[in-house]
Amino acid sequence: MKASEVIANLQRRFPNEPEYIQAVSQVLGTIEEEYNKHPEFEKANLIERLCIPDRVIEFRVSWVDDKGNVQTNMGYRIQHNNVIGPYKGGLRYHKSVNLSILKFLAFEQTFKNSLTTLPMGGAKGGSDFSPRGKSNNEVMRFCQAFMTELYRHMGPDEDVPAGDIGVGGREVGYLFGMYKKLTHQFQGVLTGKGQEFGGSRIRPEATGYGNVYFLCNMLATKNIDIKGKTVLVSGSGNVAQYTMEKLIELGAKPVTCSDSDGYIYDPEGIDREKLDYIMELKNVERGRIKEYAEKYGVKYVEGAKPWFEKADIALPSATQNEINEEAAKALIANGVIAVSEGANMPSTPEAIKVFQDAKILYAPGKAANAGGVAVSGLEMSQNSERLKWSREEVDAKLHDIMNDIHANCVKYGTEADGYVNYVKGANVAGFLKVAKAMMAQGIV
Ligand SMILES: NC(=O)C1=CN([C@@H]2O[C@H](COP(=O)(O)OP(=O)(O)OC[C@H]3O[C@@H](n4cnc5c(N)ncnc54)[C@H](OP(=O)(O)O)[C@@H]3O)[C@@H](O)[C@H]2O)C=CC1
Ligand SMILES: O=C(O)CCC(=O)C(=O)O
Repeated sequence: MKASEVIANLQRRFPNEPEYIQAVSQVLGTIEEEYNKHPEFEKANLIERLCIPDRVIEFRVSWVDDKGNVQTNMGYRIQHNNVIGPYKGGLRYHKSVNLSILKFLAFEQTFKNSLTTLPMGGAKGGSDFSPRGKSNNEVMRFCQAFMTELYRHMGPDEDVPAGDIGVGGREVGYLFGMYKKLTHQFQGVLTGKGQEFGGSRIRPEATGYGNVYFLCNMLATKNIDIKGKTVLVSGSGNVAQYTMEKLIELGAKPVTCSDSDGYIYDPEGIDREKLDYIMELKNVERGRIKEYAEKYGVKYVEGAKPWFEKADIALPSATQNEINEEAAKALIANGVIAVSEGANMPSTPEAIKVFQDAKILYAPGKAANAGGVAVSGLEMSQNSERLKWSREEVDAKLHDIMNDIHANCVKYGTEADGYVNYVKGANVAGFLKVAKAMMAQGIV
């Protein structure tokens, strides 16, 4: 396999899908050497079958808003690969959603889910519907309309969606209610469900907690303690909130968080009380992060990202391509020692190069944020055995999984000079398991 040829070919076939091509390029560039050690992969044209999704489902979603107007959005589900388990991955509701973004996310999910050690294939879906500014009833009607098509493609052994940007506990609840109404089945077909109806303990916390556990593993390789470190966090949604919660618990100091309008900088640190305020503001009142700056009298920067502030660590937890080359250079110039990605693909290829050239600790999302889907996998297990595990039990398993992922990254990513290339480690480890399963299952 020549990575550049495969990428050029995909670019020709899918010319309007830059994020998908970006994600594929990142992976192929790092697995090429390992792939070429296996001539049987090439003979089976494994790479093309791995890059192109098994199935792309696209549909119209029509719903009625509070004024009685009929609205139309697009709905999608990308079932990327199910060789190691049922399709699994979140749903994103955001105005920017398109095929390219969902295809990149589904591709990444396949490798991420492989890394978790659990039996889950990769998928992603969503809609260009934006919950922002919508009433609860509008969100409910949209979720119900979305499910009237999606339910045909789901099942506990077929495809198990969950949340992502714009889809949290509220949306998963409405989606689950409609699935049950349509099928008459109470099944573990969605994860991130409410605690009262099959949700796993720690699932809401898992992505943020898991990222901090992964970060601690990286810091431990350099004998660095997280306690007392200042941290730049972006986003203020699910991942950012529980990232900050774990940072505070471990004695670190988050000093920023953001939303799509701007960021706040609190030099005293976001403490437990202030985080409770953010959770109420974002999860209940659905307000803007600017209100934090007004309440606590700190700096708010409109239309900007937090990467130019000084800190020890950066945990991007909002969206793709939120750290570009210029921001990465600023982070390095300001002395950042570690970047661990809570979001999916938040760093551009140029930014990643800056981090790796500077030899800082840098973890890609597919390794660092895998805790969320890992606990989703544990939710599936609990649903299958009709049991509910304790908080301590789930957290211990999450810890073990993040340790395993870290160990695999070190195993496959350590370079001759001892630097751990976590991108290569994650990609090779994730790839090998999927590739072996594909080979065993024949050309299908
Ligand atoms: N939820 C999970 O379990 C997992 C999530 N992830 C990834 O983590 C990231 C955050 O997801 P999650 O916290 O669940 O989502 P939420 O919807 O809960 O929060 C997203 C946050 O990011 C901000 N944001 C979204 N889009 C943009 C944008 N284009 N520019 C700037 N800010 C933006 C939002 O601001 P605003 O409110 O203004 O839109 C919000 O603060 C995503 O990349 C997601 O794919 C990865 C693994 C698992
Ligand atoms: O929990 C899940 O199934 C999906 C989580 C997710 O979307 C992700 O890991 O990006």
